[in-house]
Amino acid sequence: MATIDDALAHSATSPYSQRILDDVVSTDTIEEIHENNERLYNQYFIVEKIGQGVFGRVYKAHDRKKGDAVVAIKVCKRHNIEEERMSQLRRNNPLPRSKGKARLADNLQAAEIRIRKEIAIMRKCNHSQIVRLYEVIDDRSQEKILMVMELMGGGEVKWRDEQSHQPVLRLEQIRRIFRDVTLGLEYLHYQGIIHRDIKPANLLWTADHKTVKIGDFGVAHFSRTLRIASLKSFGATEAQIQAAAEAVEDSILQDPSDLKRTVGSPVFAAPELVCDMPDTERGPDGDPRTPVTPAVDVWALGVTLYCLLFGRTPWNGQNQWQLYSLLGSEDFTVDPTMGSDGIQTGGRQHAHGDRTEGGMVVGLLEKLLEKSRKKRITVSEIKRVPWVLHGISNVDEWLATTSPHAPYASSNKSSSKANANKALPPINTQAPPKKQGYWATFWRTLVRLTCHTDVEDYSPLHTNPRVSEKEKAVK
Ligand SMILES: Nc1ncnc2c1ncn2[C@@H]1O[C@H](COP(=O)(O)OP(=O)(O)OP(=O)(O)O)[C@@H](O)[C@H]1O
Repeated sequence: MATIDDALAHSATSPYSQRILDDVVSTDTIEEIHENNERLYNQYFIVEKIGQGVFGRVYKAHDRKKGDAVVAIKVCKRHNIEEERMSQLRRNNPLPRSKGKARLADNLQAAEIRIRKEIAIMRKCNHSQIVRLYEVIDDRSQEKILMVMELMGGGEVKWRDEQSHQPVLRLEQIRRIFRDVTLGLEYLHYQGIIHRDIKPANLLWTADHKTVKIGDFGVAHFSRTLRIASLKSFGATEAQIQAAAEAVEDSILQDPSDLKRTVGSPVFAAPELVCDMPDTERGPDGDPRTPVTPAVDVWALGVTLYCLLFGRTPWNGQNQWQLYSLLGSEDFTVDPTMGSDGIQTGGRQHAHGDRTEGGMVVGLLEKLLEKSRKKRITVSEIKRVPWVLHGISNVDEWLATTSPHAPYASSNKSSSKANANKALPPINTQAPPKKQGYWATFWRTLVRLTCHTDVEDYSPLHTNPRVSEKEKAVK
């Protein structure tokens, strides 16, 4: 049996860690070593289990090649019997799809399709409010696929006290979380990605509890149509739009089979997904079976805000069907106070343009929890809502620097096909990072050359590059 030292010696010469994020369908090796109750996956030394989802376990680990930097590793299994059974059932009622699409997906089992899609979507993302994927270890001969990610040391956003069921966050904290998630969602929608599972449990704190990032892309959907529409709405040039349209090469991203399922948590599901709605509220192309648009994320963001404010969900039923029935027919109510600091809401009725804290929050909830998806506010509009902007000293500067299109707008290289689909680098408004040592620089350069992708330093001290110094003062 190989020892941990053997594995480290092997990993020093193996190319797997240099081939980061470049090719999801990989033949890389994964070596799993168990010794003295210690476990090592390649160069990653497992410290402890930090999360358990339906689809995988998440561990905290040390990266022995990078000075024991901490990472999170999600370990997923290629096969999931329950998922495969459901997939078999769905195959009896397939959605029509364009010729030549989803060939790769046809040859894979349901669980593996989902994992590959999650990876492909995370690979497209490079933003300070999105959990960053660093490396994928995918050994075809083994059952496990590993996703090495940025460690979110602060864990999930907790929204209520389990005993008293009261909110646990102050209104100012809620505003900052909401703002972070809005920026992350704006970026996702700009990239053509609909998350489909926005809820407090998928919002993760950095260790210093200053920033929240969106995680868990297990049911996210990529839409080329949305990507092009978003580029247009941000005033992209024809060349940029054309390049983006041609650049989606990953067939797993174009597989529409995930739209057949209603996914996500019922409490956070938008009415157009689960209620009997008029046809005009259905899918974007008149397809009643695919009402999956960015508006579903906005609704879930509204339910999330409500949970953080009041420590309860807006609609509650004895079962799922009762919940959906209430969702379709009843309006939401608000409690007399919000947040753990008990700020007055002033009730549901407010005069138009009421600038009290209660008036602004209730007004925002109304825009987010609008039952008609066509009338619902968009994430780019949310960024301009006074309650969200409160405390930002230079609003114009903040809007400009946080725009997901900003790097394109200011770059004349952006018309190239390669750039069009590449995850956009964050805008760095901070002082340049401290000079790296020789080996750190060597590895980073090697990774860049091998992967043709920007790899960020994942030191735990790495802070949010999009947040301006002025906004940091607010925080
Ligand atoms: N990068 C990370 N850093 C720290 N903790 C994480 C990270 N990613 C996930 N976790 C923790 O692990 C848990 C499970 O992860 P995740 O939600 O990605 O798995 P899943 O199987 O897709 O879950 P779900 O059952 O919600 O679909 C999360 O709720 C979170 O607490």
